[in-house]
Amino acid sequence: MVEPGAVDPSHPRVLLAKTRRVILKIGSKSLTGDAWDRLAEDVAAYRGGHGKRGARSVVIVSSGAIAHGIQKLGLKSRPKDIAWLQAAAAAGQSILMQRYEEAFDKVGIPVAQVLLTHADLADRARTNNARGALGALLEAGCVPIINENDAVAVEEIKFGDNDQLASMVAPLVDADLLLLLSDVEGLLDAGGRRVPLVRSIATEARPLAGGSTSGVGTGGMTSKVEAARRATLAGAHVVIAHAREPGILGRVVGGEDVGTFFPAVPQRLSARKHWIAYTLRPRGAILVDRGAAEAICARNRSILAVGVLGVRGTFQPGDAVSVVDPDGREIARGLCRLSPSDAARVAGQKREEDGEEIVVIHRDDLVVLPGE
Ligand SMILES: Nc1ncnc2c1ncn2[C@@H]1O[C@H](COP(=O)(O)OP(=O)(O)O)[C@@H](O)[C@H]1O
Ligand SMILES: N[C@@H](CCC(=O)OP(=O)(O)O)C(=O)O
Repeated sequence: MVEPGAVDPSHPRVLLAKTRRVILKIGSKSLTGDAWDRLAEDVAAYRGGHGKRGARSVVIVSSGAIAHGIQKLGLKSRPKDIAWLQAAAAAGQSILMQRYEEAFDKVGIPVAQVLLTHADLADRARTNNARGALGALLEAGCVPIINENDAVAVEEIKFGDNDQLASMVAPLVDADLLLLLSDVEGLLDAGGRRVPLVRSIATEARPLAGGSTSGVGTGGMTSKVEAARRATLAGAHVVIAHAREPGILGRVVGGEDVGTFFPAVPQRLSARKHWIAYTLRPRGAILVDRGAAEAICARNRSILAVGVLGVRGTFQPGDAVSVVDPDGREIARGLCRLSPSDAARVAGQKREEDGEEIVVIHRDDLVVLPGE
């Protein structure tokens, strides 16, 4: 029998005590009043004496630029026009940073602003630059404050929302915990009760999650659950919790039963494979026969032209594509070596004229998607 409020040593939440690198994502609706001070105190308590060159570090992914910009520019409601949304984001971002500067200054922790677009993370060289910069900031004892660079991001290069951005940053900084702070105490079931633990995202979380209702937040619970799926595959535990819970970070890593806990998968994807499957957007599709589908899923093989039935979309050699089985299910994603016309030309062909097998997607560039 475990005392109320005590940590059950057999519960998977004990895993959280080992976390060393945390991403704290905070939503627009929660960044009001003394939210910044409470975040700064939580981060300072978590890092303790371990901040500078130490064992524990924190990255913040912060929303709220547009909401603050709307107020600052005296707009009556959230603009529909993209240029006005960008203007609001630019005006609000500097307010956000001012609040972070003031709050973290009080606890003696330096902060640094990092603004990213999806196009930055879709390019391997730029991703590596971002990784280097974030690594240097953490080594210097800083807390990087990341937001989407909304002032230049148009629909095609948007992350979706900051829950997704946070899940793409997780493998970049090798985070072992993503804490999604919102205005709800976690994932709620149909009766409004908090779900404490999710082992299967497909069966236990997705059916419960809905969109955002307020007009201030962006993706709702659907987006947080999708972010949890991506981050857990990168080896990070995920907790969704209420931003107003006092001392939330310390309580989560202390194993307390707060929020909704999604344990990391035991076999994480490498950062590069995670990037191929969950940061890049598929530009087209390679349709494969049953033999090729089985070879990829069960035997970790490359996709050879002999198993290709057809090609869809317009893409360049090296772009990400979906791999689709004869039932129309997306079973994998990978980097296609050929252009669509070359892939279509060699489809079904056993070998090149010189006798070589024709690799369409090499297994090093191929990620089988979990069957959910
Ligand atoms: N099953 C659910 N459990 C909890 N919240 C849910 C659920 N389905 C939809 N939501 C909505 O998701 C919202 C949180 O997401 P969002 O509005 O995007 O917030 P944030 O700005 O914090 O990212 C909640 O306020 C709630 O209205
Ligand atoms: N980048 C936007 C936030 C986008 C977003 O995802 O918002 P939210 O759903 O409140 O986390 C901003 O700073 O206003």
